[in-house]
Amino acid sequence: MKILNVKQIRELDAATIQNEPISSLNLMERASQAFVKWYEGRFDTTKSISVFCGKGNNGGDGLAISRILSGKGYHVRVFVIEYTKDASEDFQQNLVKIENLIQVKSVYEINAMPEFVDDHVIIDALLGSGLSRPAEGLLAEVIKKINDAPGPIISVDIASGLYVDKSNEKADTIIEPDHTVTFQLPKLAFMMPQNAAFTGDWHVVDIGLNEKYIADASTPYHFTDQSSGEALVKFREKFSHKGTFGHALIMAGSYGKIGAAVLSSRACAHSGAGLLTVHVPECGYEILQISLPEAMISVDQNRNYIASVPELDSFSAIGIGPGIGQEALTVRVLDELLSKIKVPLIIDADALNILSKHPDLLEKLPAKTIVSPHPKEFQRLAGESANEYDRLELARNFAQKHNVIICLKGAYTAVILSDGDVHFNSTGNAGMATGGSGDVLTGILTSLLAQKYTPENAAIFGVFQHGLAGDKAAKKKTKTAMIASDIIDNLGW
Ligand SMILES: NC(=O)C1=CN([C@@H]2O[C@H](COP(=O)(O)OP(=O)(O)OC[C@H]3O[C@@H](n4cnc5c(N)ncnc54)[C@H](O)[C@@H]3O)[C@@H](O)[C@H]2O)[C@@H](O)CC1
Ligand SMILES: Nc1ncnc2c1ncn2[C@@H]1O[C@H](COP(=O)(O)OP(=O)(O)O)[C@@H](O)[C@H]1O
Ligand SMILES: [K+]
Repeated sequence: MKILNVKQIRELDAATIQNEPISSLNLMERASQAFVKWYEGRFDTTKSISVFCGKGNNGGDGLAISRILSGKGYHVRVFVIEYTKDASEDFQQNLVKIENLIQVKSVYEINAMPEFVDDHVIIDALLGSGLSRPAEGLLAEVIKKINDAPGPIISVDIASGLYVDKSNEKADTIIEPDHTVTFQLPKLAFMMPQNAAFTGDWHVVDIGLNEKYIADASTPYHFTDQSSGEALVKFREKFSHKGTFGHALIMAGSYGKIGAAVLSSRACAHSGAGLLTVHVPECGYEILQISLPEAMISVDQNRNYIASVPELDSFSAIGIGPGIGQEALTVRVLDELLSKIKVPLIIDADALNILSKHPDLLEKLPAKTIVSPHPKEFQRLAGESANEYDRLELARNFAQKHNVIICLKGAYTAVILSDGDVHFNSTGNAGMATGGSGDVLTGILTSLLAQKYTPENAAIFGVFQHGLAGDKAAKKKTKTAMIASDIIDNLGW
């Protein structure tokens, strides 16, 4: 699924109006119907509704939604916030359509706002994708008042005051909805942790916008939803054998952190690799052998941390990093590995921290190496950013400059390809914010690389499956009780 910028969204609306063809008023009606269909599935007519409308097309949606909901037996109060004399054409037409049906109250100053005594539902249709500057004056006062109300808030298309595709300032006044019901495509703003309070749970409703325009639109931003994630799976052929699925090598663990080696290795084995060898310091030998009899163990000559690179000839992909520490000899191992490696590579955790401290090693990264930092590791690697939009730009530049693939982990993990394209992941949950979840991802990615998934597909699909397994784990155990091993136990496709 593509994520488009504001200019493209406007062009998409225009392309739909021109090519279908459909009048913009009827398109607004269709969008409002789609909103109402979503609404009916959530709230019955026992809850009263207050709809707050601006005077652009988002406000026009608000008026049409009010009319349709009222026709379906909901008790609806409608308020138009008079922050300007100008109103869009479709807003004016919808005002005419509603006037004989429901009383519309004009709000010229904040004292004319209703008191919210009970927890009825608030629909926010003040400003949509047309936001061109921060909300101020009466609009800002109204937004603050709505945010203080007890009932649930549902934003039409996007929370009023939130930019679709660029960062707001911290001081901006923005609606804090419980739900956002957005039209046709997810918005870049929804992917940013800094906007968590301004999106709530968001839902995309289909309003039949022009498919050709979407297919042709050029954008670096994509969203890996269920169908685009599942489309990447490589099915196992009937006559395949373990040689078909590659031989993965995982280099992980140090004294006290052998668990990281166990988790990444188990995840690798459970993600389809034909064969798996785990290279661990001597102290990890028995632990690994017992916890994962399916793996072969390559034992380092050093007792407590990895100090040598094993013979690499037989491996089809390598993952390094979980729990390896940053001893001087381990730094040398990473250096030597980067010089010798001829197969796809994934670098995580301590191996990333080593890269941060030895930036000269960055120059040695083979093309299309996958790196999987969490935000802190990325900051160590690439430096600070003023906000998350800048961080994403920094990551896109970093991926292009070093010709690597970055999995920038977190909610909506951003998989950034070496051409700068970004694929936000749809799966996963806050239950995965628990020690070892990242090690599990390293194992999955190593496994997929060994099975000859392209590095791009390995990263997008691996992150998707990791989150999906996390979602299944959370369902069975709850987000609180689940641990990283539960993610492994729910792998499988
Ligand atoms: N045919 C279409 O174009 C469709 C548009 N739709 C709705 O239209 C919305 C976009 O509508 P508009 O482009 O009219 O824009 P908005 O309704 O978001 O904004 C209205 C106007 O307010 C002005 N404005 C921007 N920021 C302001 C601020 N901080 N204070 C005061 N005024 C401000 C702008 O000049 C803009 O024209 C979408 O979010 C969606 O809800 C939907 O009805 C689907 C179809
Ligand atoms: N709130 C969240 N929503 C979705 N996924 C999350 C969330 N928090 C963490 N995760 C996922 O869990 C993993 C945590 O990785 P990482 O921070 O490296 O943990 P660790 O170092 O403990 O293994 C990442 O894949 C990340 O995307
Ligand atoms: K809105």
